[in-house]
Amino acid sequence: MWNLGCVGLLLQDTDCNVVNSNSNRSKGNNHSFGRHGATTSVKSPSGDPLFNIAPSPNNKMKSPPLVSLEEEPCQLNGVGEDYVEFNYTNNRLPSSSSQSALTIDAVIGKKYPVYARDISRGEEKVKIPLVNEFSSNIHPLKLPNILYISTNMVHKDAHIDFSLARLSDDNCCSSCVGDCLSSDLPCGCAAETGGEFAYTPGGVLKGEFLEKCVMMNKEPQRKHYYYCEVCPLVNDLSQKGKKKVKACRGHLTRKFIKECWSKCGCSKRCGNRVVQKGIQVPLQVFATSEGKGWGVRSVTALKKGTFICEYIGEIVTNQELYERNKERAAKKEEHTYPVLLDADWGSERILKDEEALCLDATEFGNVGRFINHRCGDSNLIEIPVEVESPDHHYYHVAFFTVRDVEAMEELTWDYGIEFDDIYHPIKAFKCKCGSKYCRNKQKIQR
Ligand SMILES: C[S@@+](CC[C@H](N)C(=O)[O-])C[C@H]1O[C@@H](n2cnc3c(N)ncnc32)[C@H](O)[C@@H]1O
Repeated sequence: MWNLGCVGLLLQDTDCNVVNSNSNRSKGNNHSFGRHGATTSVKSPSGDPLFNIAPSPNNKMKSPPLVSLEEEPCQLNGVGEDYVEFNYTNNRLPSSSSQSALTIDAVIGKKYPVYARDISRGEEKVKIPLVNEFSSNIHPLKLPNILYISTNMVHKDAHIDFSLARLSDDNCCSSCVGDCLSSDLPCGCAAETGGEFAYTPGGVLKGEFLEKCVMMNKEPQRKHYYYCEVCPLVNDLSQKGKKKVKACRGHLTRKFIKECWSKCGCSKRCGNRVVQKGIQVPLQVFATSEGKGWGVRSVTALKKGTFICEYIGEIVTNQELYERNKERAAKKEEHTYPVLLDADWGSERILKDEEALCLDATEFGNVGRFINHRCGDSNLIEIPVEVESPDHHYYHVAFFTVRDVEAMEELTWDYGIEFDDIYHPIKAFKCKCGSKYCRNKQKIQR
């Protein structure tokens, strides 16, 4: 798998092999994008997982329909043009075989095909439409078949050691009141970001903090890497004991944001709570014109440092992901959606390889799973955010803009893939990012 940075997004490829970019844990047959991510299993004080996805008897989960006919028609915020809605049959999105009916050719003028009014089914505060401006003959696209979730959910075997009791006074600001950002001295929650809050009162990331995060991604120094003894990203763990152990190539340790939370005394409206408030910008999932599949854009212009969304998925163990990948490889699935949650690195304790966690958004996920890759100059960065847990075993993978973004511009992040990495057991996808920094330039045949 390719590992996406400190907060990792793992996308499996069709061969189901693990591709390690510049840092990561991977197992056998996964593809992960990005550098590193961390996941936690969220547990109630009794120790039971708070969010648990019960597997069906054959351990495979069925995805319910994306849209419900009871919903009000959604507005395409800000587009201001006519649009066409298509009839759904049996309360489901039309299958890809009937997709030919859903083409821009079928409508007159500037009408706008809307495949789904709100793919989040009301899970998000904003509606997220799914649109396709292109003829399906030119850009045939399978309709996504996922259950939209807005919170990470724990698969049965994933263990997240998370409880209120683990939050000591040092890990929250119980004596604060109101808005921590307006107090004279930053509270303890700012310690993670060097004693200064990461956010401005306007709710965006401070420029200096953002620049540091970008620089760490672009030009990581040696001191930013952690090297593990038996690296699951370069070793097939199922072969442990049988094969020679390959050396870890290093895992990028990242800057974290620590947000105030329920055990803090401040208000729910405190300015140090941004990611936990959820998506605020009017996002659309749209058909890309370059053949990258679906992508994500905002209908309005965005300021630098704006929170976009989290990468949400099922929290699964590395072992579970390995098993799933084997099945997906057999089915030759085109796009895959796992992100490595690098629970190990920088954590309080050393985890067993089997306990390492990933976010798999293949069947359960949010809009973050539709964000495409761009080499070098993407307009988003993924930053790990601590909310409920004091260690870095579990954290949220949050996307922020690294510059001002125009309305309807595609939102992208750099998965951290090294396309020419001959040591990777799998071939990555052919990159169509169009960036002048594209690391896959030589290999593209358009
Ligand atoms: C996390 S998904 C992104 C959403 C995906 N486009 C879809 O339609 O669901 C990652 C997959 O999107 C495609 N993709 C993402 N970025 C790409 C790029 N720059 N060039 C070509 N394909 C890309 C690849 O198939 C990759 O496996």
